[in-house]
Parts: sequence; structure tokens; C-alpha cells
Amino acid sequence: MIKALLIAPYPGLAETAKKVDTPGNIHLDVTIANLEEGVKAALLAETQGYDLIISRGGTATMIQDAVSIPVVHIDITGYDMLRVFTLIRGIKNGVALVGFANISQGAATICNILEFDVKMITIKSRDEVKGHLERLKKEGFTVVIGDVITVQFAEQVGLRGVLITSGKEAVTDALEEGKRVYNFFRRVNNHFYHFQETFRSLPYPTVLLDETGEIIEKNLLYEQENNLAEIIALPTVTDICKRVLEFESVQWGEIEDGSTVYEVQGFLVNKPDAIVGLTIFPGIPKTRERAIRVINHAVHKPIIGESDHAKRLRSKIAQYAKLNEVVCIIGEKGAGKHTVAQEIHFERFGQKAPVIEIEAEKIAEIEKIQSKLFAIKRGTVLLKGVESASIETQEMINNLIVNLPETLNVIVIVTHFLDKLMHDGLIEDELYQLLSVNSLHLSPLRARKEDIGEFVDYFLTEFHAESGNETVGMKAEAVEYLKQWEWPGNLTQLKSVTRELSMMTAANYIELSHVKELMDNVEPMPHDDTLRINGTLEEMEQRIIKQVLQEEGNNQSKAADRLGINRSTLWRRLRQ
Ligand SMILES: Nc1ncnc2c1ncn2[C@@H]1O[C@H](COP(=O)(O)OP(=O)(O)OP(=O)(O)O)[C@@H](O)[C@H]1O
Repeated sequence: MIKALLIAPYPGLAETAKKVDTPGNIHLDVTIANLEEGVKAALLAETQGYDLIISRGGTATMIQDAVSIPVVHIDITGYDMLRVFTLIRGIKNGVALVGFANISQGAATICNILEFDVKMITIKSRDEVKGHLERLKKEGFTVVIGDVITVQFAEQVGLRGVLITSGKEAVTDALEEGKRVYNFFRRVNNHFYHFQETFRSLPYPTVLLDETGEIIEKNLLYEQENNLAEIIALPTVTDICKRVLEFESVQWGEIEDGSTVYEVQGFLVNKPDAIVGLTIFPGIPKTRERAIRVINHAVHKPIIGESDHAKRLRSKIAQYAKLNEVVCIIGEKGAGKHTVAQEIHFERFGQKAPVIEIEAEKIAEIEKIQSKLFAIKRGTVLLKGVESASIETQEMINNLIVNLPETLNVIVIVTHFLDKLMHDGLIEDELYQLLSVNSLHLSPLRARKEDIGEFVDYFLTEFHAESGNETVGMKAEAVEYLKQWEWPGNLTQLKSVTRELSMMTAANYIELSHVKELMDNVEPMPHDDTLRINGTLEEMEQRIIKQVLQEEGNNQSKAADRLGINRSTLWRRLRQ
């Protein structure tokens, strides 16, 4: 049963309403109240559990702005017009009609048909009524037809006001319309309610933010976690929101809060109103090994060098960026695999989609990885360390790759030729087949020494931007001297040596003497993994430590980590 209240701006309407047969599923109460009084009655009705308000003219419009239940207008019908014109048919001159377009347009047609001479004035707001009536009075009009407000003002300015009353047909129509509107409203409300309940119970803390970053909706889990408000206020989150609006797509970000890392997904809710949704995934301790990381902000990295290798690399990158197939990048440690992968990604997606790095060895539950990738939908999946994962994990990885949506491009990074991995039983058959199709081998730096000079210059410009260092170049003979080494740590090693040299140099150019000073302490290391079994155990240990240190760009923490010892032990053994 629909509980409806008809608020009649004039007593006659209440009487008419009582005479109308109300449809069976409407319980109709009637009250008389005009304009502000009508609004008060409607607000009260809302608190009393009424489902629907029916009213007329300006009163209905004012009520509609004040309540949140549906309001139906009793329209002025052709019958109502006919009735009023018949009433005044004896008055030949000085009649005007002042009303909103819905009244004046219909009235004009009827007057034309009946050949009545009535001046029509269409108003857009009730504030205009009084001015018009005063002018009509001056012009000699005596009778004015209109709605309740027109009649009230007519009496004030000294005109005869004739109300266009609503007949039974209009009230019946309004009741029918009321049923329709109410049912529609209920359906929409139910939908809204279901969505709101779903939103409230989403399994992760989720909020909707407006363009100023204010929270306009939050779900239950967000309310329960008390530290999330601080996370939402962080600049990284503001950046995610900006990116969502700019690219109109899902964006991901990681937020470090003390010792915890949170992953945040931003999604577009409403572009014109700049409303963005954010889901915060459970925080994990920073120290825990993570198999998957989402990296936004890919940047363009120039592929440096004029060697044949560098030229071939640039053209391969352009070619692979257009392909929608798995690409395998092969290269020694530090040879530039990540840089090339990032450049392929950048050429394909720019900054519109993330790079999703997956470390194969750390995969514990492949299903979790899969569902996350499906949620991210678009971007580059960068798989690392597959050759160190178990054959079972590799089978799962192969399965995962072949079933990914086309919008996710896969790049796999390995450190040895695929054939060698196959020969050593380190790669699963199907994965081997898959990776062999589009593979890209990065030469080690020792095989492209002609590029060393350009790399040194490039790294120096990077340090300028980083630390305001003033070294602008390296003398040619110094560059030549660097070419004697085999660079087992490849570009990572060259970069760290260049950094060290630039720090040693107070002048603008790195001189041969600087290079000699630094490099003559560095033993030219073999680039392969073969261990030279000569000397005492201690000497061999020293050599290993030095090689690892060199490969890790003289970073003691990294070297200690790799060797499974702590930094002080490493330091002690070096000094023995
Ligand atoms: N084409 C290039 N232009 C400029 N810098 C480069 C280029 N290639 C690599 N580098 C720099 O050399 C270093 C090593 O590169 P990158 O991390 O891509 O190598 P990698 O082979 O992926 O290393 P790892 O084997 O350690 O994962 C980085 O500091 C990178 O910025």
C-alpha cells in the first residue's frame, strides 16, 4: 500500500480530491496548505512515513526541493482550462493570463480555438508575478487568470483573480502518475540499497573521494581500521587519484607506512564530478619477501650507444613494443635487462599502465598472482628469475602466461641463454618453447666496449641531476683505460665506478690518473663463473668476496646479502 498525502494549495482542490476514486493500492490523505505551509506539511509527512506527496503549482515545486520522497504535480489539463474560460466567457475585454509555460501555452491554443481575446504572459519565476500584475492594472486589465499565487497577488494589486482549478481528471491522472513514480522510485531505491550494502561489505577497506580528496563514502572495513585516514592523506594517494582521472583507468600504488607496505588500487567512479574510489589491500611487513610489485611511473630511458649492438637493440625494442607476444630478454647481471624491458613497456603504454614485477622464486600461491593480474587488467608483466624457480612453479607460470588477457603483455628476464638453461635442466619444456619465439640477447659490456665512453657521459649527467656534481666528462685516455677491464658486473658496475670517479674528481674532467688510482686496485676478474682454484682457502675467499663486491658495484650491503654474511663479517674478511 502506498501511503500518499495530497497537499492542496486551495480548499477546492481538497474537496475535489475527496470525490475521486482512489486506486486500491493507494492510501490517500488530504490536507490544505499553500507554499511555505505546504513545505512544512510535507516535511512532517516524510517523518510520518508517507511514501509520496501530491501537490500543485508553486507549492509542489517548493515541496520537491525540500523532501527526499517523490513529489507528483497535479497538472493543469485542457478540461481545467475549458472550465475557467467558460466561467469568464461573459467578459469580453481586459482579461490576462499570468502563469508558467505549462499553463500559458495550452491556454493560448484554447483561446485561439474559442476566439477569446486573452493576453498571455509567461513567467519563469513566481517573483515576476507581482510586477506583471501591476503593469496589467495600469494598462486597464481587470481580470487575471492563473494559479494560486497569481490570484493572491491579483487581490493585492486590485485585480480580480480567477483561479484555474483542477478537476477530478487532473487528480486522477496525478494518482496514476504517483503510482508509476513511486514504483520506479522504489526500484531505484532498492538498487541503490543493494549497491550500498555491497559497497559497505567489500572485503577490503574502500573509500570514495571527491575532487578535493574528501571522503564521501567509506565501507565498514575502512571504518574499523583506524590508521587508514593517514594513509589516504599521503601525497602518493593524491598522485594515484590524479592518475586515475588523467588516464581514466585503474591505477596502482604502494604506500610505506613505517614498517608496513600497503597496496592501493584507484579506480574511476565519476569523471565529470572527479570522484575516485580507492581500495587499500592488507598491509604486509616491509621485510617479507614479496613475489609481486606494481610499479607505476615508467619513464623513457634512452638506449645508449653507437655500437652495432646498441643499434640492433633500439630497433628490436621498437619491433617488440608493437608485438602482442611474450618477449624474453637474456643478459648477464647488470647488462640492462630491466632498462630494456621498461623501454618496451614505455613504448607500448607510456605511463598509462603499470609494470607488474613478479619474482618467480618467491611465488607461493599462483592463484593470488593470477587474480591480482586479472584485477589490474592492463600493463606489462615482468617475470624475473624463472630459471631459479622449481620446474613445478615454471609449469604454473607457463600456464599463467598463456591464459592472461591480451591487454597484459609479458616480458621474461633470464640471465643465461635459453639453450644453456635447457641443457642444464633449469627450464621447463613448454616455457622454453614459449620464450624461444621472441628472444632478445643483451651483449655483456665486455663485448661492446666501444659504448663505454657514451655510457660514462650518460651516467655523469644522471649524477648531475641527482647530486649537483660538477664533473662534466672523462678524458679520452681515461675512457680507453677503462676498456681494459672485463666488467663482470656490466653496466651496474660501470655506473658505480663512474660515480666513484666523479666523487674523487674536484676538476671538471675525470683524468687518467683518477682512473688509474681507482682501477689499479681492482683485479681484472674473469667474467665467467669459473673459480680459480689456486692459493690458500683464505685467498680464494678474498677473491670471491672481491668479485661479488665488484659485481654489486662496491655496495657492501648487497654483497654481504648475496654471500649470506653480515656486513661486518665481510669487512673483517676483506681486511684479513
Ligand atoms: N641503455 C641504458 N641507458 C642508460 N642506463 C642504462 C641503460 N641500460 C642500463 N642502464 C643502467 O645500468 C644499470 C643496470 O641496468 P639494469 O638494471 O637494467 O640491468 P639488469 O640487467 O636488469 O640488472 P640485474 O641483472 O642486476 O637485474 C642501471 O642503473 C641502469 O640505469
